[in-house]
Amino acid sequence: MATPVISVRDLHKWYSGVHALKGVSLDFAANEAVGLVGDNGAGKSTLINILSGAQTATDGEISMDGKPVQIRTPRDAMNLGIETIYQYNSMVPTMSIARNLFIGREPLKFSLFGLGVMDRKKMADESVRAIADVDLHLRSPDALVGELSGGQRQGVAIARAMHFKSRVMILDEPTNHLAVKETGKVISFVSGLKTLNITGIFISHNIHHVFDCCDRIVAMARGEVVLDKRTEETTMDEVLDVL
Ligand SMILES: Nc1ncnc2c1ncn2[C@@H]1O[C@H](COP(=O)(O)OP(=O)(O)OP(=O)(O)O)[C@@H](O)[C@H]1O
Repeated sequence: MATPVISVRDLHKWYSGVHALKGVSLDFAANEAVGLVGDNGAGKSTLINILSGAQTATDGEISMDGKPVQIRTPRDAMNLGIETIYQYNSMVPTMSIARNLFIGREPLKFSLFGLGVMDRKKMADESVRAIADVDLHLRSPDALVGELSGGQRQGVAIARAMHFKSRVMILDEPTNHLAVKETGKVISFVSGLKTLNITGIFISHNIHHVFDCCDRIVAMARGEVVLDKRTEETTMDEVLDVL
């Protein structure tokens, strides 16, 4: 395989007495969507929390494009182009769609001595475009995120990742609590990521959703990778057997 976009080597995580990751090594290519499955407590969230900077590993290495990187904070992950979309995603319900799209990366009209004035017009214009690009039809960039449905919020988060040209998109249980139609949208977003050269890491308890949109399935159990196969080379039964 070409140099992976992101690799982890021999990753360990201890939470006091719990050995949650026991030497996980994985490579993720630019144009693949990888489904990460496993029972409760298998270590999936721990792995993606480490990749998204929410937690740090006790031991092991992470590299991007073959070069070692340090991910100590969510900001480090963002700067490396790793965007994480959580089940209850990382948006502020009382802020507008436009503000949420630019959270932490607000364009400034000017700045003096480290203090800046946000360019609201630029945010509004760019957010209309970003949202149209993901085929989401929302009334206005000024609408509050709190007024959107679960699927529309996922759409805004995905628009944000696309707009800032994220290289890796981690989706943690994005289809939980979504209606059938919205779930279908998320699944087609995930299958479409490869055409944009975005690596997708899709975590779900719903094995059907994972098989519907992922090119590769990685199963974890008790802190270890127990199966790693192309989707066409495995079956749901085989995956369920190893969990
Ligand atoms: N903050 C924490 N403190 C202590 N132990 C933790 C913490 N977070 C996770 N663990 C433990 O680490 C192990 C792996 O948990 P993790 O949340 O990564 O699993 P998971 O595969 O994401 O499970 P789920 O599907 O239920 O979210 C479990 O034994 C869990 O109890």
